[in-house]
Amino acid sequence: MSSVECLVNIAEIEGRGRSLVASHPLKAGQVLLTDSPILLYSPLPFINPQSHQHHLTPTSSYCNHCFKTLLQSPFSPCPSCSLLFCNTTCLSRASSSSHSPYVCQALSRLQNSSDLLLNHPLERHVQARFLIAAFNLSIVSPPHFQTLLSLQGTVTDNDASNAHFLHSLISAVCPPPSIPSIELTAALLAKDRLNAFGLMEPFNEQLERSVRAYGIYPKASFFNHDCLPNACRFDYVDSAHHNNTDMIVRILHDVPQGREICLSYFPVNLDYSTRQKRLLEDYGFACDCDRCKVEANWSDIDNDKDGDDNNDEEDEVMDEDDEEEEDEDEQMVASGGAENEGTDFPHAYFFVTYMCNVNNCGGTLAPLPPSSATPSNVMECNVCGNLKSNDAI
Ligand SMILES: C[S@@+](CC[C@H](N)C(=O)[O-])C[C@H]1O[C@@H](n2cnc3c(N)ncnc32)[C@H](O)[C@@H]1O
Repeated sequence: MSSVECLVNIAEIEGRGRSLVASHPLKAGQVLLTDSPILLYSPLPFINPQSHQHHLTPTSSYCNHCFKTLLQSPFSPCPSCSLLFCNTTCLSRASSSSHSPYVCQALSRLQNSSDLLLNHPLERHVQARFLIAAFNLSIVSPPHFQTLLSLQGTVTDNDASNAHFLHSLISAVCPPPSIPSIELTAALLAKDRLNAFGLMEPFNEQLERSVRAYGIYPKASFFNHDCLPNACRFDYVDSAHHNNTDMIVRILHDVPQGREICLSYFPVNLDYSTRQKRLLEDYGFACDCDRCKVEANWSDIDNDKDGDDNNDEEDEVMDEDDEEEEDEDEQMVASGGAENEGTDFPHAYFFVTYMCNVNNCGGTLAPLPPSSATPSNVMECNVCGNLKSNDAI
């Protein structure tokens, strides 16, 4: 068992692979870990500005290095490709990392050859961006590239066929200095599929929430999934802080030492069959968490009672939002969940306590960090950012 951060250890759990387990008793709201991405990439398609109306060409309104919204002009364009960066500091950092001469040339060439991707789904464009970022990582930071390779990822037939196409595209249009094999390309796609997190656009009640950037977070990649998790992640991509792309994981309620800490890989309000389908298709396992065991016996109508479900908008990896917890019914009862006794929905307390009730939000509420061992009674939503007093719940 090795340690990722002093509050959790990595443990091998049969049937679940590497898992994060509490190395101490943890308190509600406590920050479990803060993780920085080893690579970030944009979710935008490649569109050749020469062959399309300018107004149809998607342009980013955020910095191409730190992904903060570009607010104050003048920004700093890359002198070679004109992609925008917040300022000269971001541009200079990017030039030796995320926007190296290889990336600059590769993105420009793919943009100009985007007709080769014309009949391919958006997912293929995004995978091409991921591969450019990953090949670049092998040049600018070999240790981080080794970390990427150490993440979980079993190649499926789909990964193999996507790798076949993307390998020939990249080899022809923008080969990296040392051309990787098709097998390595497929392995990288599998790592991306299982481990990438979406950094989300700010919540807007009227709009479907979209991904601003995808990132690989090496420590957070060890979190397994639970449909009623005991931790959730926060990101603050537009914060003024220079570590604005860091992910922060907080505990939802007290957790004893030795307990596995899990995130939900998608909003917790999805119904049973949607969750099972997504976990099987995207992550290759059938979930048998306590919630699934209960809901497996429900009829389809019953399955609608766990929320708005069917937010199929984000099929990407550890999608956007994430969520809440459960897993220790004792904990729930101790904190007021006794009203659920005798029902077939023992986790109702979880929804009442940890699910944000703002319209169209679907986020998870986690207590603010405790101050000097006193628990906070203010809950923060990891999607809309609303703060709410625990007393009001
Ligand atoms: C992001 S990784 C999590 C860490 C991974 N267990 C490892 O060994 O590196 C996602 C993969 O972990 C496994 N996994 C996650 N949650 C699981 C669960 N509840 N039951 C079984 N396997 C799970 C699946 O193989 C999934 O594709």
